[in-house]
Amino acid sequence: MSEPADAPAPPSSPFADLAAFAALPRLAGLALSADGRRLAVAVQTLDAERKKWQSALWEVDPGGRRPARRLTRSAPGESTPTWAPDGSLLFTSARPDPEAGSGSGTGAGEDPERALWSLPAEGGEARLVLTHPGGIGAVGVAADTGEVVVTASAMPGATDAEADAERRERRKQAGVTAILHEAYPVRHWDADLGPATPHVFWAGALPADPAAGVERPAVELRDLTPGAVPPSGAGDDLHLSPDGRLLVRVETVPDGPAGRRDRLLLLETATGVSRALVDDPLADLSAPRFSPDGSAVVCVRESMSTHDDPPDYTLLHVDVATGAARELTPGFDRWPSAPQFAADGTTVYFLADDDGRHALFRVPAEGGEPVRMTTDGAYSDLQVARDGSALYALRSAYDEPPAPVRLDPQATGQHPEPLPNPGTLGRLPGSLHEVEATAADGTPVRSWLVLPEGASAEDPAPLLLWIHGGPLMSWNSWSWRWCPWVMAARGYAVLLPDPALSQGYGQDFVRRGWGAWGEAPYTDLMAAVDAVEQRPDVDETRTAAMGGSFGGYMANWVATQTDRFRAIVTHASLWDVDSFVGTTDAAYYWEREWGDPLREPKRYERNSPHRYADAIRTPMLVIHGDRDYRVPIGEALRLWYDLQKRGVPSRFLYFPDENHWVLTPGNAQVWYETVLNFLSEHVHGQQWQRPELL
Ligand SMILES: CC(=O)N[C@@H](C)C(=O)N[C@@H](C)C(=O)O
Repeated sequence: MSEPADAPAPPSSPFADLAAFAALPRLAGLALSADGRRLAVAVQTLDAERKKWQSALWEVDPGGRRPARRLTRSAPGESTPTWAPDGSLLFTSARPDPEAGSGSGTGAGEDPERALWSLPAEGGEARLVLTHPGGIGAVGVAADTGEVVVTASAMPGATDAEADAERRERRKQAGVTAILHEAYPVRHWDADLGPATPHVFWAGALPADPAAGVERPAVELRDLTPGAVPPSGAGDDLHLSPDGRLLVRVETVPDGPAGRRDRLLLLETATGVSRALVDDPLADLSAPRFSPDGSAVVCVRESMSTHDDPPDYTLLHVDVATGAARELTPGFDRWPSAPQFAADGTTVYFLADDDGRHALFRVPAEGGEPVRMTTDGAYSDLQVARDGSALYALRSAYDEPPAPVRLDPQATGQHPEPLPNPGTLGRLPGSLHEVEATAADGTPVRSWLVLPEGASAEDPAPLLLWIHGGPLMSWNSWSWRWCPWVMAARGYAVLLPDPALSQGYGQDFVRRGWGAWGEAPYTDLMAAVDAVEQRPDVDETRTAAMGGSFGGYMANWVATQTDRFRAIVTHASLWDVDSFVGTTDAAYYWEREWGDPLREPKRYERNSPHRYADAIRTPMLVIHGDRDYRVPIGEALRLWYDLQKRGVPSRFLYFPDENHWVLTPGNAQVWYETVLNFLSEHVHGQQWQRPELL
């Protein structure tokens, strides 16, 4: 937690200047080399034109001594760092191939597709390793042999890259972009499913660099999933056994007429023969990882939710030879994710939301009581040193963006030392506090509270309630998209509560809000607001509420239930739950909870904000991206019409080419600018200022 600041934010604070905020480096994707001596991390910064975020790979010294140094540089950027056992660093990039004189993708004069590149262990120039007309997606490397498997999208019926490129070209020449679907679903997040489908390709051992003047041997890709058809293509959740003989991956299979579920498939890489490893009609399986000796797989089992019950998560230990699975974390009242074996295979590490943190845990591979290893913060990208000497991860918190850290593989109560970080941040314009309220039924509701510098009884800060999405999530890690420090730099206190349905407080806490979004989740939020409004450093007369996705649903619901806020910002929000469920990219996921609207309309009738539109008095800012397939644009269009029709003071910030998020620096800045101007107008009573570029 940051110390309360004693001086106002310096004018140079990047949180007070949206252009400077957009320029702060953002870390993602950590990878440890096989010998444990090198760490690579992807760092996003603005490109030269400041029009997009560009990812480059940096090296971080696991010993913490040498400063971080940049490894790659190109306009299209580099990501997905993966070390091969020989110390070379594999990555994907859509950079042009300097040796070919044209793009590394589909043909001369076209933008290259994302290809696989390799940076030699001793440094020097990266070389292009392999391409596919559909671009390279995920990359897996066998820890002992260095053999490589990749995913790439292939056109139906194309048996090789040449045929694939030809099919793409024919559509292009004919001006055809249409997709004919024969099964549900048809979209995912912001992507159309089909006509190309992700396949898994075996690349095997990569050839060494040829001698000068000798032509580089081409890498032959062998399709391990020739039958893949939309929408059940190969996902990116794939992992090779250390000897490269087996691949474990997630396969999406039909579940009822328009449903899908995920199972685990084991595939022999030499023959392409596959068998189901875990196929559970009552659960989705994900995140498979082999044990160091390849004899077992650990994975996450998510039980399928029903009308009465939310999902529950546990870890499975699966014997590769027999497929026998046993629960590793029975009775553990948290949702484990991202499991990995320790170097000696006797322990499994995993991550889980816990009480406003995303903590690191360990459990014996034999099963037993999980032990929490970290105190504060949210961890991701866990890397296990193969000699068992250390763990590495990216760690963030609400007051610290992701940064690389080293952890002790055994210790509990850890506050890991940060490693040299290419993205160090200056001082924050305020302080972070943890607060607790009590709901009407006596349940504790905890929140993070960001206070701006100078907030005091003499000068209390206006309050902004931020509601998280999901809804099965928790406010526990740094967010560039929902950064409370941008608001704090303008003097707002920001309340980030975890109401009913949030993660990290046990199954009963989720159950309290299941199928009743307008009840406990709403009243918990109001209890959290009531409690902080008692504070002398918070001004209870100047408040606003906002949220995105489920948080947008709740912002809309709040608008229909109370006039206590001066303004409401609703981003990518659900307005008519019935129409949302039918048009989102995975209707079956939501129907498990909400039911078929024709047969079971009650939950929709009770909880859908649009039914209470007449009650809205609060000015609203509606924000939505047209490429949002998770919460389709129809929700915002109807909300906007309903507000306008009723004369509710409102504005609509529409992004024709953004998706569920806001991914370009320019749009992200006008997002913050519009929200801040809207808040200034209604919370502070200032004259509305239309952002200059809008
Ligand atoms: C499949 C699915 O919808 N998953 C949820 C995590 C999700 O995306 N929820 C949206 C609506 C949100 O972020 O709130």
